[in-house]
Amino acid sequence: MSCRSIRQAVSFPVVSISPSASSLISHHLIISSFQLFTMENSTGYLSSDSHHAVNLGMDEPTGKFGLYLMTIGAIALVYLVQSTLTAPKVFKAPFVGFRSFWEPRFLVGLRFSNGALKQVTEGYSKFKAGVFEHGMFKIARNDSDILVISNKYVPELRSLPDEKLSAIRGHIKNLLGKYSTTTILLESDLHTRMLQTKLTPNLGSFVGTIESELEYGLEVEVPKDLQEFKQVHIYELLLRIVARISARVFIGEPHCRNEEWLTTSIQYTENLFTTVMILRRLPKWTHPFVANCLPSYWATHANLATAKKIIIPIVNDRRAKEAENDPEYVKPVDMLQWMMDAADENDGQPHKLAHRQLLLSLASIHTTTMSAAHALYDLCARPEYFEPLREEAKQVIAEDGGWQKTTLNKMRKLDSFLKESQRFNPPSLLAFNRIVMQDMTLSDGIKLPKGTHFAMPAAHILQDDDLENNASSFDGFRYFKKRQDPEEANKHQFAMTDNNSLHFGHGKYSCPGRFFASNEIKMLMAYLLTGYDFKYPEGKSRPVNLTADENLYPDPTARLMMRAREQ
Ligand code: HEM
Repeated sequence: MSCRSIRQAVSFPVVSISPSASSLISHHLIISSFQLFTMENSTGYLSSDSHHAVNLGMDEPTGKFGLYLMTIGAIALVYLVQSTLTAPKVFKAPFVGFRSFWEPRFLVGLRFSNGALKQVTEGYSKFKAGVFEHGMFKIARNDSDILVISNKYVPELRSLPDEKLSAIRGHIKNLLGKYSTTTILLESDLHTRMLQTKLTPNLGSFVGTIESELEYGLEVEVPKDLQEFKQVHIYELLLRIVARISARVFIGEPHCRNEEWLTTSIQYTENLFTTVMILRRLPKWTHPFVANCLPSYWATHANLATAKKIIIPIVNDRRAKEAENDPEYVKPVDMLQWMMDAADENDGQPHKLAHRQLLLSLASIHTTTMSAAHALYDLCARPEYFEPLREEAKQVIAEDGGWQKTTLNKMRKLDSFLKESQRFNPPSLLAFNRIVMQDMTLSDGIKLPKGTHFAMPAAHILQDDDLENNASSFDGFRYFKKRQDPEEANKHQFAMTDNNSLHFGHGKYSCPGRFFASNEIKMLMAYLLTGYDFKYPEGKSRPVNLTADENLYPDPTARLMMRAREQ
């Protein structure tokens, strides 16, 4: 038995008893032991008056000592029983990352913060080599243990409802809920529903909207004097343009041009993640104290206050106009209006709608920017892809006579490049984060207790040579080639998910904004590729990705050389 499994074997109280019942029992035990102590004391059993001492067959001092011992023993027993009965059931799996049996868990968690890749790789290779029973292993993140399970379970788990297996609680737990203002997600799935039922089915009619905001964004954000190559802070540039497009689709014109909204919607995510990443490195009991000392924590709340200041008047104004029944009034077509129309009394409160707008920004702006930045970094590292992608973009736009609903679907090479770039630079090493809400039994008989937090090693799965040919080499047209087969023509798309492609999740709770993200990134890339040349500054190459826990980021400080192309 390995050290790790020994560590596990000693920590599994699996008695099933409800916490309320067990605490009642232990409460009685504690009271009884204190009653014993006080009753005895009142009747003089432990009194210093030796005449009242009951003869227990010992000398008087020994008798007192014995009673002390019994009392302490009773209390210890009570605590033992209580902790045994109330401790949550835990699934037994070996941990990765420990250097020795004696290493404190906290240190392993700290190492995960900066070296998650090493630990997940260790787990995945041992799992593949059959070292781990069940092929499951645990990550010791400092805020929580995460059970890493195989993607072979995706088919049986992907459609389970939130009451059984909760994706949203997984997000909230990862974001340390109350310290990141995200517990509102538990109130309803309003914004997710609107993305699924309104935005995604209407994406075709948003092509023009995205195009116009993209053109405006490029005009405002891209430096003017680009006849010669000039160094640009590319991440910042992409971030501002993506924030503008998102704002246009989320809150419409003219508010999407409000500079205060743009900076708030960008900074909210940055402040929130700074807070979460600092707190996750520390034990849970420190969070309430430390959070209050973090400027980023207060900045998140300040962002929320600003969002409310901006969005509440918009909601009130729209409602007032609607109430006037003016036949001239045309309802805006954007996420805010869809949410206003579909919300119940609670969700429809203007401050809650404002809060959800920030959550939409959190889910969409940096994720989309990171994908686009990775793709540009990969392109500059492999410049041979520039021309074929440019050619494709020019050809399909010409074919369609401008940007039409169908244009984006025709950009198969670009789609393939984005998917391959994501395969190499995923947003996270672990996807399909779920919290088990009721004890469950998997199809092979493995029992996962309520409360288990599990995830799947999404990055390693897609980079596994056994699952994908030449997985370790970058092939920008890997998926384009697969789609040449008529039977595969509509598969392998960037926004599509399957049992192996989990970077947007998969199934009932997969990312509801991924089709919008895909359109946005493709249009942005097509504009950048046809309008500009890019390369690394002299002596520079692709910046190494950064990690924080399981998350991966493109280096936001990297610079690219950018030059306007002659049209
Ligand atoms: C390349 C960009 C993006 C990536 C990589 C990404 C990835 C993900 C992933 C992995 C999940 C969790 C799925 C699961 O639990 O199985 C998720 C959830 C979600 N995503 Fe995305 N996403 C992206 C863009 C967007 C955009 C543009 C939007 C909005 C328009 C969006 C809205 C959401 C929402 C609402 C959720 C559910 C969680 C929540 O309520 O906050 N995402 N996304």
